[in-house]
Amino acid sequence: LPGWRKYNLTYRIVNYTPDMARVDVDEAIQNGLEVWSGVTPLTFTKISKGIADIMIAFRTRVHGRCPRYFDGPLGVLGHAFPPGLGLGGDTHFDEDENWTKDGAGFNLFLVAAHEFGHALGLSHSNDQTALMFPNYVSLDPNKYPLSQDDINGIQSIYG
Ligand SMILES: CC(C)C[C@H](C(=O)NO)C(=O)N[C@@H](CC(N)=O)C(=O)NCc1cccc(N)c1
Ligand SMILES: [Ca+2]
Ligand SMILES: [Zn+2]
Repeated sequence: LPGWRKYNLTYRIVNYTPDMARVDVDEAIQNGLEVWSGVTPLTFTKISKGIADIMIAFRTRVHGRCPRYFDGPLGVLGHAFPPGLGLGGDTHFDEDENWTKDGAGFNLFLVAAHEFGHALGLSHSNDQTALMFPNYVSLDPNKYPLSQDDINGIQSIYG
């Protein structure tokens, strides 16, 4: 099954990037999740210790027991694992990027919203307007990021 078998999910921000104020990271992550909860029955609850469904961390290169590695500045910006136990749902951001709350560097909210699409079961889309399109096109972070393709995709899993 491609999605989570429960609608009430927990998340934990395990560490914070020094690029941004903590409150701005919290806000970017919360908004990135709310993009998806706004079009599904999913809810997201933040916990500050223990194991959450979606463990969020900023990492570089080879990190922990993660089977995927980061590549330094640019290139890969993040990765997230599809729904499941353990690593499932976990979302990592490449700390070698310049994370921002505005248009400079890479906008954390936009990348997070994309990665959470994967954490909820979506794969990449070939629709150039889709948030799940493979490449980060510098979308306006104030513009609603979901395309109809994204909404159709997520609602086919959690409709
Ligand atoms: C093969 C994957 C591990 C690539 C990785 C990705 O898709 N993560 O979800 C990634 O960071 N892709 C870059 C593009 C690339 N350099 O391959 C990206 O910008 N993904 C995040 C993103 C953010 C916002 C919008 C979109 N469309 C994509
Ligand atoms: Ca990188
Ligand atoms: Zn992706």
